Amino acid sequence: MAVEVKICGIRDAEGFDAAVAAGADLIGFVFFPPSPRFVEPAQARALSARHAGGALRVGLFVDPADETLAATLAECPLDILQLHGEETPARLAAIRARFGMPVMKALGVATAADLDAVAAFAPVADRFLFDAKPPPGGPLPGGNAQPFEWRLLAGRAIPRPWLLAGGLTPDNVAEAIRCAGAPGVDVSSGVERARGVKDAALIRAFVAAAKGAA
Ligand SMILES: O=C(O)c1ccccc1NCC(=O)[C@H](O)[C@H](O)COP(=O)(O)O
Repeated sequence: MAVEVKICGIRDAEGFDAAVAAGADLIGFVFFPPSPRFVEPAQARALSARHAGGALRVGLFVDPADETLAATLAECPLDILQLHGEETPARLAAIRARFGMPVMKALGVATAADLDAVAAFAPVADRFLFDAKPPPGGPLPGGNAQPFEWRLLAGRAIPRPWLLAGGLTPDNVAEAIRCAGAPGVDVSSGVERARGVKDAALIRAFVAAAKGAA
């Protein structure tokens, strides 16, 4: 089966059009104000309207309040909520119940023990995203261009669809997919020419390398 590809942190038409044209399956909009990739919900809605149905729209949040989710969804229809903070399984269950939407839980991975969390989240998460743990004291919980040991995921039975993330680039994504046995990948920094600025050529190269990985 073809590898799923998510391009995260899209903020402008160049990045959005390039991702959809290249065949990205999911587009991530970062609704976390401290991020250089933050996008206003109205802008995300305008971008999505360029290619209706072209890719699944993922809204990325970090420990969001219900009011934030409700206000964002009122402004910008989304297909999946990505939760990239310290949300607990109970919080995921509450968000799913209130908003009736699929939820993707991001888990930081440094050692095999970090994957133990999958069991607790599996009943309430529709998808997982495995990312490197953020640098201590760093400003962002994700999007830090940090890889982790891909082989920690090799041979693991993950009971939900999942994406591998963290420091992926057009040059390393095929190897990462093979090492981890990943059914999908997610990238932000590796397709940027400057922090927060997506590059169409890098997006095309990344999607081609990921989709071509055997
Ligand atoms: O990208 C951000 O700015 C961000 C901010 C806060 C929480 C999560 C964030 N990104 C999450 C993603 O899904 C990234 O695509 C993922 O961490 C991989 O990023 P990168 O290592 O830069 O490719």
